[in-house]
Amino acid sequence: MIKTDILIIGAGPTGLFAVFEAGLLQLKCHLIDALPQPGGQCSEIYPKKPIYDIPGFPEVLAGELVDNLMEQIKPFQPGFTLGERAEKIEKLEDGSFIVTTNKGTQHHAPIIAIAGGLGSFEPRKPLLADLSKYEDNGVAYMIKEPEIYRDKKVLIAGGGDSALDWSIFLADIASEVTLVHRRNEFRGALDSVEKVQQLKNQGRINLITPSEVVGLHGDEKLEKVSIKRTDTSEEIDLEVDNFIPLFGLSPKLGPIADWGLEIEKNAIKVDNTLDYQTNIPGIYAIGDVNTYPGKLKLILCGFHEATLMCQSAYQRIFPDKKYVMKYTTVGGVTGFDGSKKEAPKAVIKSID
Ligand SMILES: Cc1cc2nc3c(=O)[nH]c(=O)nc-3n(C[C@H](O)[C@H](O)[C@H](O)COP(=O)(O)OP(=O)(O)OC[C@H]3O[C@@H](n4cnc5c(N)ncnc54)[C@H](O)[C@@H]3O)c2cc1C
Repeated sequence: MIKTDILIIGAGPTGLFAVFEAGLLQLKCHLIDALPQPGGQCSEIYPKKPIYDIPGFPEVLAGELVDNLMEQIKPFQPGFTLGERAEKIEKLEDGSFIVTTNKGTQHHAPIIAIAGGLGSFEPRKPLLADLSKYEDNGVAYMIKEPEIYRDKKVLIAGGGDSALDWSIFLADIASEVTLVHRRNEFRGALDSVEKVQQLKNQGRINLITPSEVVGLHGDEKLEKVSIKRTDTSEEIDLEVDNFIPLFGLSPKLGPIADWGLEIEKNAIKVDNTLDYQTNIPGIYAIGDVNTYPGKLKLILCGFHEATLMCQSAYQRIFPDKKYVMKYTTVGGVTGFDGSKKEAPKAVIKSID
């Protein structure tokens, strides 16, 4: 069981910045994210797009902003459960919560901060009979640990950046990489399309277009796929160890929608006059996932909400301590492992 002060569901920019604000108050955080990497929409949808409305940054690439946030929170040593979706919540008698992921990892905390953005990104799956039989037995929808494909025969399907970039990457470690796309044209960056073409010419990527995977075969695990040309309907079988359809991810509020929270237009209603708490005391919702009158879905607004949420969480955890936060400075903090770190901290004027 992972124990923490604030359990943050969603490691997008809002969830990451909440770690910083909580750290200033010496509260420990652990983040859960369904995606294999932190950064939410910034990492998953538009890492190379410049952002112009982050105070103090005339221009910053979304991916760089995430890198900077990760650097900023490093001294506070947050824990991460990545590639797992927060699925169930249970409220204990003392008012604390246990959150269990789809992989069964349990987390215990007095405060839950839902920073789930547009929701957990669910992979778009191909419509193939027996697909679920091979999930985790050769079929995967995202690449979490590329090393497991070393010396394997890998088939990637898709026409976007993920399919192109992973084909290029795996060409270096897999024994065979096949890229199948239903059209001859790709939607990804020109640079990546050209690189795939080069690797095809060198015999390092087997490019099959316009085609799609129409059948999966194998007793216990995936052994072979059937591929059909979309123009001539001609079919071939190909021996593979792994099939990775990369057809994009669609966001869904998902299991959080069943946690008894007040939902309005696919977002969680919060009290913005106070602290972004939901209708369940101890559960906050911050960033794109929440709604209140005048809500704006911007990174800047998520940062503000995270800040006020942490102040309120501190009061819930330490109801007898009264304080006024003044500004940040640099000082030593004790890491979760007990080590002393140089880190920013809040100058707090205690009034108790
Ligand atoms: C193309 C594009 C351009 C944009 N440009 C700008 C811009 O220039 N400036 C700006 O301010 N904003 C911009 N935005 C909006 C900005 O990206 C969002 O406001 C911001 O990402 C919200 O951050 P967040 O952390 O609240 O949510 P997200 O970034 O959506 O992150 C939420 C995370 O929660 C995870 N999650 C959700 N549910 C679960 C669950 N049950 N279990 C585990 N994990 C879960 C998701 O996997 C995700 O990683 C843009 C958005 C897009 C799509």
